Amino acid sequence: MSNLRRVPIGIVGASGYGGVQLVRLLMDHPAVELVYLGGDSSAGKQFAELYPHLADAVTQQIKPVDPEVIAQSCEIVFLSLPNGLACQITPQLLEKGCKVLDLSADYRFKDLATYTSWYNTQRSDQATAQAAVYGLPELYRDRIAEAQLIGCPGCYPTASLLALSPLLKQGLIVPETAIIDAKSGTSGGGRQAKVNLLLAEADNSLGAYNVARHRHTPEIEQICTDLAGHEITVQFTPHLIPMVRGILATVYATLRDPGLVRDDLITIYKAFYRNSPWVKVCEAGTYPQTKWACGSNLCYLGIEVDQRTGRIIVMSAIDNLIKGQAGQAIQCLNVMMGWDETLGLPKFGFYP
Ligand SMILES: NC(=O)C1=CN([C@@H]2O[C@H](COP(=O)(O)OP(=O)(O)OC[C@H]3O[C@@H](n4cnc5c(N)ncnc54)[C@H](OP(=O)(O)O)[C@@H]3O)[C@@H](O)[C@H]2O)C=CC1
Ligand SMILES: CC(=O)N[C@@H](CCC(=O)OP(=O)(O)O)C(=O)O
Repeated sequence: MSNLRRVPIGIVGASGYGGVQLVRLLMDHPAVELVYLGGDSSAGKQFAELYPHLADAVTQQIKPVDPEVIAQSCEIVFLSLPNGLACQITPQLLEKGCKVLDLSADYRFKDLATYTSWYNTQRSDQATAQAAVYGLPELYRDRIAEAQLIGCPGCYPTASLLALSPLLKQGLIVPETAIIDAKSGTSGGGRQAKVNLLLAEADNSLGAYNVARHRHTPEIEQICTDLAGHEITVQFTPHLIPMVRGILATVYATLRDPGLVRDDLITIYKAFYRNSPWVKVCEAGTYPQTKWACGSNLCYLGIEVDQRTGRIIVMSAIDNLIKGQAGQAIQCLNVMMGWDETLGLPKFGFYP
């Protein structure tokens, strides 16, 4: 690995939560070199002014965003920006020959009409959106390997889809019975100040939000539909939980075959993910906790069957900032470049 040429990469939105995770992980990645960090209100500041604990490793200044300048020095560009901004610079970056990995929702949807109705923005770059590949390597590894543009999944869709995929792909559930009950830590809302994410608001409290209208619903449905081969709708309810990092998605669905027991399903899940180093299927009776995943790129899946109701219950735990965001984007980079899928990514969580 030490003989690998270091590929020059840039991160736009380096000052945000996704950006700093990308910096932290990529500064130790053996095959890349960080050559450009970009931002908006932070432009002109030293990156280390914002994140002093990384000062020994990162000496760059954050620059204003200019696709011409970025393309002159970078072969790969990560975009970690609020929704609606990546689509303004991606076509230019692609034209200049860069590969682009977008962490926002801009390139997750094949059908721009779905994006514009859920994200309240007008766009006309349908051709670019069509060419993008959904960045969930466990499902689309081959397409990612060939892509120039990746639309990395949202954090809730990552946890939810990894739980649902084996069931939908193999027709094991009645699809319309699927219910996703998910909880996220506050870092899911990004670094910008928001009242509901203040400690005094979020602490000692647990509540649902955007019920029956969260924008991750159509994203989850798009991929479920692709897996099942026919239109799927799901019920998705997100909750904000008083912790900083992590998502636990608990998925319920009615099994088509009431004779299936927990051990059968664990065997099916293990076979489905046998070539996926970042998914860990728990042994019978073990249910995942977000603290296992925090700091790591792993998704832990726990599986149970309630013989009484005929439902499968799948619990999926990830770190929203790693497997749910920056780590997954790096996993996609590794696949795109033909590198080992685990390169530069953390295996173990940091708690306890
Ligand atoms: N947080 C999470 O768990 C997840 C987030 N995502 C998605 O990833 C993306 C980034 O999220 P996150 O890191 O949380 O967001 P943050 O709010 O933490 O960071 C946003 C970044 O975008 C930069 N930025 C904002 N406006 C502009 C602009 N006009 N031009 C250039 N840069 C700009 C900010 O720069 P500056 O500070 O200099 O103003 C900052 O670096 C979002 O689309 C989010 O939805 C995806 C999965 C999980
Ligand atoms: C706790 C919290 O606020 N979470 C965010 C999810 C962040 C994310 O992954 O969303 P996108 O990448 O699709 O923007 C939310 O519910 O909007």
